Amino acid sequence: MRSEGLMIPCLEFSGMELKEGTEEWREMSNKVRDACESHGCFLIVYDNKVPKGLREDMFLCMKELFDLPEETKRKHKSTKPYRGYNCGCPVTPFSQSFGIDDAPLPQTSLAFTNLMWPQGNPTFCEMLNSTSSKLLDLSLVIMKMLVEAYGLPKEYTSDIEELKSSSNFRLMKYKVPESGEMCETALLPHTDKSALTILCENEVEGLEVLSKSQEWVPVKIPEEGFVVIMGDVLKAWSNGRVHAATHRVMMKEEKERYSFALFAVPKEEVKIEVPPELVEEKIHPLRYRAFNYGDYFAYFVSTLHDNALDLFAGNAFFHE
Ligand SMILES: O=C(O)CCC(=O)C(=O)O
Ligand SMILES: [Fe+2]
Repeated sequence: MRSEGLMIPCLEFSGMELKEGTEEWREMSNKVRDACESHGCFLIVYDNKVPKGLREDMFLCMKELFDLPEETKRKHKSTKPYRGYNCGCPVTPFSQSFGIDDAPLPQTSLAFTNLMWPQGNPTFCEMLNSTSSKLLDLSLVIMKMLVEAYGLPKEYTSDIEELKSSSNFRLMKYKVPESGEMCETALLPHTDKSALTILCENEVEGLEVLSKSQEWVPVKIPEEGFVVIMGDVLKAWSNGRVHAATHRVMMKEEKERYSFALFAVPKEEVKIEVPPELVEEKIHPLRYRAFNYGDYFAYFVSTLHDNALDLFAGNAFFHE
C-alpha cells in the first residue's frame, strides 16, 4: 500500500461559492497551499465551473481535430516553441500536439478554427474558447488562494494576475506504443515553465509525478476532475515554497491517449519577483532574483536544462 505522504490530495471545489473573505475560502486556500508545498500538484473536482460532460465533449472535438489530414494540421505554425502543430519531433516521437496561445480570446479561437476548417466549425470553436477560458479563470482562483494562504496584502492579487496574463492551451494525442514493450516513456520528465498547469486526460492513464521522496506516483485524475500542476513561475514567485512537480507520461495501455492542458503563463515582459513578505533571513532567505519571464523562457529553450530555474535565477548563481 502507498503511504499517505505519496497520495496526491484531491480538493473538492464542487458546491463551493468561492467568495473571497469567507471561512470556506480561507480553509480551501490553506489546503491548496499545503498541497502546492508538499506535492507540487493536486486533483480538483469543480463542477460548478467545469460542468459534467465538458471533458467528454472536448475529447470528441479533439479527435475530430487530430483526424484532419496532416497538411491541414501543419497549417497551424508558430515560431514559438511548444506552439503550433508538432508531430514526430525527436523528444516526443509518440505524440502529436497543438499549442494555441491565448485561446480564451474569442478572436484567437475563431482564427484557429477557421484555419483548420475553412468552412467553419462552431461547435469546436465554442468548445476551445469556453474550456480554455474556464481553466484560465480557475487558475486565477488558485493563485488568489495562494495570496490568501500566505497572508499577503490584497495588492498582491493584481500582481499575481500578471502571472496568468497569457496562456498556452495544448491538445495532445499519444500513439499506442509500437515497440512491443508495454511501458514506454511518451513524455520525458520535466517541470512546466508555466505559473501552473491544469490538465486532464481521456480514460487512458499515463501521467506520473515524482514525489519529494523521489518515487514516481501515477496520477489518477477523477472522472469529472483535473490535475493542477505547479510550474517554475510560482516556485520562483513563492521563494521556493511552492514545489514545481516533475512529471512524465508513460504509455501502458494499448489505446490512444488524449490529454489537454491549460498552461497559465505570464506575458513575456512580466517581471517575476518574490514578495518581500515571503523572504525571511533565517528560514527563507531570498532564493530567486527578480527576472523577466521572456528571458527565462528563452534561456530554457536554448539550454533545455532540467534545472533551468536555479541556473537562471537561483541565489547561488546570482550575477551582479
Ligand atoms: O499529457 C500529459 O498528461 C502531460 C503533458 C505535459 O506534461 C506537458 O505538456 O507539459
Ligand atoms: Fe508538463
